[in-house]
Amino acid sequence: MKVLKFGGSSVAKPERIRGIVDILKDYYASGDHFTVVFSAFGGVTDSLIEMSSIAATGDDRYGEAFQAFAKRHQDAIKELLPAGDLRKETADKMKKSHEVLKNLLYGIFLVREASPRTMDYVLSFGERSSAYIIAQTLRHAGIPAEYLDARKIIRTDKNFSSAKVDFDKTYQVIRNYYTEHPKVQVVTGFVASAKGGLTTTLGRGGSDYTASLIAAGLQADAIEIWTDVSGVLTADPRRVKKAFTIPMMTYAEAMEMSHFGAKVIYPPTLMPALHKRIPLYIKNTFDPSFPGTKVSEESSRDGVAVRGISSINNIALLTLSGSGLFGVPGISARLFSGLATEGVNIILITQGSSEHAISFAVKPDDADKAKKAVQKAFEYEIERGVVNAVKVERELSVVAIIGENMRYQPGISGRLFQALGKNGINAVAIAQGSSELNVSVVIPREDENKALNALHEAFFLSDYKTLHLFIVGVGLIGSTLLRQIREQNEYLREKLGMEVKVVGMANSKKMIFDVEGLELDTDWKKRLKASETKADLAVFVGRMRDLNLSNSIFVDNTANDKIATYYEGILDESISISTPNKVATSSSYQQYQRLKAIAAKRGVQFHYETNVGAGLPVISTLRDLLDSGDRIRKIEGVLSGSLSYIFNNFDGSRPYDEIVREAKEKGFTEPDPRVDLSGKDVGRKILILARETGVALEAKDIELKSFLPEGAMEAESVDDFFQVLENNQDYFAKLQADAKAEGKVLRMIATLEGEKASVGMQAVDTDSPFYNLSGSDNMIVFTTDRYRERPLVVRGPGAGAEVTAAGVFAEIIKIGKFLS
Ligand SMILES: NC(=O)C1=CN([C@@H]2O[C@H](COP(=O)(O)OP(=O)(O)OC[C@H]3O[C@@H](n4cnc5c(N)ncnc54)[C@H](O)[C@@H]3O)[C@@H](O)[C@H]2O)C=CC1
Ligand SMILES: N[C@@H](CC=O)C(=O)O
Ligand code: NA
Repeated sequence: MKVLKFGGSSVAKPERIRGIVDILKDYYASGDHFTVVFSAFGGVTDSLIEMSSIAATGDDRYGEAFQAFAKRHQDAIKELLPAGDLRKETADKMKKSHEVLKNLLYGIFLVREASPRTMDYVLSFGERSSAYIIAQTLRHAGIPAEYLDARKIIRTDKNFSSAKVDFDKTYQVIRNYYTEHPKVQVVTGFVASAKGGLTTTLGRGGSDYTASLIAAGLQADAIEIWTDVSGVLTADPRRVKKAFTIPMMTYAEAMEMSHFGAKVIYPPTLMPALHKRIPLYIKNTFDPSFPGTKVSEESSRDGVAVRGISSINNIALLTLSGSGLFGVPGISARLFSGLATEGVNIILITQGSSEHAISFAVKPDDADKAKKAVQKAFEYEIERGVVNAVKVERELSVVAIIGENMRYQPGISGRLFQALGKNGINAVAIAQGSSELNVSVVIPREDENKALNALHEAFFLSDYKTLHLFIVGVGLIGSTLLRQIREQNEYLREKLGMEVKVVGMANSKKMIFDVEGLELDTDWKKRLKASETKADLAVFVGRMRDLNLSNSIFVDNTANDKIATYYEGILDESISISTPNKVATSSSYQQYQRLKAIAAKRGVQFHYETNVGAGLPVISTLRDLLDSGDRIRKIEGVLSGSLSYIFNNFDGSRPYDEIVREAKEKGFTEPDPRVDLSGKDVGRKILILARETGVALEAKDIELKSFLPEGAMEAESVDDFFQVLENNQDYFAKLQADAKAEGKVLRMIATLEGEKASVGMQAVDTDSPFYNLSGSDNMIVFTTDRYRERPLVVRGPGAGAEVTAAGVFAEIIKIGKFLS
């Protein structure tokens, strides 16, 4: 025997009922014994409440609501049953029944009062109408169905509106009734009866409970709760897009999930099922073949630690503290009886073993009442200053991980707090029941969605991690990065369990956002151009903060010097940064230090490897040397890809300015090539290397010898600058020819030795490690205590879109792994 139950949304419309008839026809054909419980048609219970309350105010417009109610049921009959005897019989019976309701409402209208007892009677018309009409429809479909008013079988006390069931009596009556009635019983959910035949109800959602009671009475093989969702999900799908159906869970876990607001199962339903060990399935009426969720004992040892994640939105946290609490027995008794007297429900309690403070969470509406109650209970101590005034914190939420097997697995709370911490979410209070069915954390309410998503990614292996990127600067490097991300996304998802979504992008003119991730196809440039939103860095950063998405990463691909001023705030919001832009790291030493300090304090990552040698591992190599205890004696390097290219290609056969233009076109120069040619870019790089080494230099401390002809740096624009280069062909030709005459080549070399850093052009011969460079090669030579005889060398292309973007991309992945 199986007990099925269909909820209000499953029977909200006649075409849906037809779908249910098909499901039940299959059951019947399979020979399974079954009985089926129905809720009122979707929305009907609310309409009954509404018409009674209108009537209770003495307003005769309750009649309109009643007419709509009666018509809705008559219309359903017409739709479900063809003209003929059965339809007539059904319509007449309904009409008669609804006459009683009409009279009842008139009574309420006259006495202007709808007591809980009257209301239970009124509400019973919802289920009594739906179950009767459906029973008739099933009969018409060839199923030997019989309508059963549950008032005949479920016995309760007279606690109207949420009556307590007399289990023994009920189970006995059910057994007898079903023995005497072998047909398919079509039962009204929610309603029951008390002594004297009074109508009672089992509480909102009580139809699930009806099914469970019948199943327990009959010792059924299974209960199937048919609803409009695909079982119990790992999290609320409106908040966590990646939530999925939990295939199986224990009764206790189902109970926890529903306590935290997973409205799939009405909690009391689980008790009869649990006592009689009857498995309970949650199935989707709109997707009947989907297995849904099975609730039984079976899953208790399947090793799944965290079954689901849930939250309670909006709570207030009250804290009672003070020396007067320490070691005094009876404190909590006083506290909680004070709250109980005021009827305050406590959601969560936590007390550290220092006994200095007790915190508890209540609904925000109860906060003031609770505060008053507690202050009254501790009036004496507060007056004497041994207990402090109660502290109230608002705008908080509780997030919880739920699972019965958590207690067998170490490291669960570690993972929980890592996921929260790395996303910059502050745990205001923590509570874990000793049953370890849930670990609850109180967090700021604004972080609730972020927390749920971060926790979901942390605990569900089948889940991939989504990185949310905010990219400013989509020029050469930025657009190359976007292409690389698009091409690599599938690999990342499959191999690294990571998905990269670009949520925001901006250039100097426009910006666009999409929380679901912007399309990175070949048309993104057009869409950015067409955007109505003007670029505004403050707005961009503000938007990133307000979206408050898990795993947010900020990427600055500009050469802009204002963006750097936003870095501090971004890091302070616990958002990691990757950037090829050297402005921040080469500005004042104080700012450089501050950025590193904030990143460390917030536990987030600040990456800028591409600042030196583009994608080459220069900064990371230096850090590895230092971290492992080596000492840097000297760093020498060719640090400019563009200058390298220029010197390697200028042999006097072509004009100098043409080669510079070529370097720019190939993407080696800075957006403004004067920054490269002047040596400023190299100066920034050696400055950064010095700082990484621990030498607190400022830009002005770098000795920089320009090799440009006079007037070049005074040029007002890039075009003028090129003009100066063009006008000085002889100058450059001579530089090159002089070097060549000595068997040398020209190199722009940066040096750091001790606290001294310099940049200048040198003519080097074959003895120099820099002699043989080609293309846009950079070469960094580290002479250290350990690499003294033969220095450590990093060499390779040190500029260009592909290698630079790849360097930034690698940092994004690194941040992604850190966030795991
Ligand atoms: N080209 C290379 O080989 C390397 C470049 N870099 C660095 O990469 C960065 C980017 O270089 P490119 O892509 O070549 O420059 P680019 O000029 O092609 O692109 C810069 C982008 O930043 C945007 N932008 C500028 N100011 C902005 C603002 N205030 N708000 C929003 N967007 C703004 C521009 O609209 C453009 O989309 C520079 O900092 C450069 O130093 C670092 C290593 C190597
Ligand atoms: N313009 C730079 C690019 C890398 O930072 C260079 O020429 O090296
Ligand atoms: Na690098």
